[in-house]
Amino acid sequence: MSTTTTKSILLEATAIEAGYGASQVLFGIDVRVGAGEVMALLGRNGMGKSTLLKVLTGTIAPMRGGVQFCGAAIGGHRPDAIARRGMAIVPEGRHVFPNLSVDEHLRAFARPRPGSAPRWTVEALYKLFPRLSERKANAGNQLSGGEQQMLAIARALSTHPRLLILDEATEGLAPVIREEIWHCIATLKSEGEAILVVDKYVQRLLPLADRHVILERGRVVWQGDSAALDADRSLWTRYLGV
Ligand SMILES: Nc1ncnc2c1ncn2[C@@H]1O[C@H](COP(=O)(O)OP(=O)(O)OP(=O)(O)O)[C@@H](O)[C@H]1O
Repeated sequence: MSTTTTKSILLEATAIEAGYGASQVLFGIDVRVGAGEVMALLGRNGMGKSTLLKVLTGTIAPMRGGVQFCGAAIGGHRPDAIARRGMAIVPEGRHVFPNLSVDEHLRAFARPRPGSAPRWTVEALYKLFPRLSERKANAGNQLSGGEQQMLAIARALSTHPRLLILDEATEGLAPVIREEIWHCIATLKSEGEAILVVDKYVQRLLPLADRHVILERGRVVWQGDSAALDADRSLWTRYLGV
């Protein structure tokens, strides 16, 4: 079900205004992600998606507006404090360590979620990404782009996030590798993980996301479920350049 009730809201950003110095990029953004929900953030290049993610994850502080995560106000908090509360972002560009092996990546950052048995053990992560288990001993700089992306996602999962954010996770990957990432997202969804995904492959997001939010010049111009987005192709041409 796509509707979120007050009780199940995991992340809620309200009336967010943000930008860089004097240049304002976001103008009153309201978004929410419910527990177990996959939310897609869409929009053409430069419309403010990454800036919104920076606000949510604490990389930049909002000029105005608030962010609530798991019931606590986190707007303007530092990225490490927000990460400790259970928000994990896989940023655009992967960011794996060149000299750490795959196995070391997955063990070094692992953190259980307080009060529950660890779901994403190293073994479970290798099951999710069999390619990584074949590359256990390889260093980050010996991996292909797709393998680095998988490792970045697996490393984020090893921290047992309450919300996983994927920023352009399929960017620049070969179609077959993209499919592996989609498959991974589908598995995570079926396991009840909450995910906020930014990606330009709208067609592929339709079966995966419960809800879609479209940004245009720093404002939310449309939001709805996959059936509504699928049915109105004028949104695709007007706002997504598809
Ligand atoms: N560090 C920065 N300093 C100044 N302006 C920035 C900075 N980063 C982004 N911008 C500007 O903010 C606006 C929104 O960019 P943002 O990266 O949030 O868009 P986006 O929707 O994520 O697009 P893309 O897919 O290209 O990353 C753009 O006009 C961009 O030029």
